[in-house]
Amino acid sequence: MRKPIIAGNWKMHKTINEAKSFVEEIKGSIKETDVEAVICAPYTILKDLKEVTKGTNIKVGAQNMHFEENGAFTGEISPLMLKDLEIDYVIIGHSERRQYFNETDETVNKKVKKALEHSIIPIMCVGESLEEREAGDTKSIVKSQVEKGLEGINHEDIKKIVVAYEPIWAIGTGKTASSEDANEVIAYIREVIKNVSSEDISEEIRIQYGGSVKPSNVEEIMNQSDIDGALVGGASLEPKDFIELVNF
Ligand SMILES: O=C[C@H](O)COP(=O)(O)O
Repeated sequence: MRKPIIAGNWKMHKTINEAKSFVEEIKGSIKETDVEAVICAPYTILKDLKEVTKGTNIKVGAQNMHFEENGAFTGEISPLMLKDLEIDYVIIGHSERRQYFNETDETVNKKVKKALEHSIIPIMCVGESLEEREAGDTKSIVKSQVEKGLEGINHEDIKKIVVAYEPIWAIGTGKTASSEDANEVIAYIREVIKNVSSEDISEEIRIQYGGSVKPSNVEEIMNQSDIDGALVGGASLEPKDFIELVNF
């Protein structure tokens, strides 16, 4: 049985005080369920978020990290630094990082390996652009991203990873892939994972959908057979919405 995981990606939003009041507001309202709730926040907030979420079932994630442990990489944050703060998750290869910060499948692969080495769970993002979808290339794009992202990772480690399928055209646009469409691509991703590892691992690994998920559509999305969670941008910024998402 795969444990559902609802992760908020705050992107470049919120100050420390805003993050603290957010947690204050949601903490009593997250049901004690089997759903894992995660907030992926900017680096500057992580330490405080860890403190204010202590004793709750809310986990904390970063939105990126470098694949080296230290070195001359001005402006970067290493896995050791995230480990210092006992960060649970890290988003790797979000489409915004691929698009604006030259993230490639190769750097994604290095980062996923490094996160696993330091026991930080990577949320590895894949997904096609609108042009790629319209050209009928969705499956070949996600296949290649998944295969390259997982290259050289042993099977036992693969099952710890969370994969997030985020069609780029659905991010922040209000357009959601239909839940059936999203489920079909996610079932296909499971098939790709089976081919690079084993059937058991592909059944165990958790795969999220991301792209304009909100309280009004989360239940339908989560009811799909192969979708185990959601990676939520905009709607994760409002305490009321976040509570509804996690208590779907
Ligand atoms: O990481 C989250 C995704 O980019 C989705 O963002 P969104 O929910 O604002 O569409």
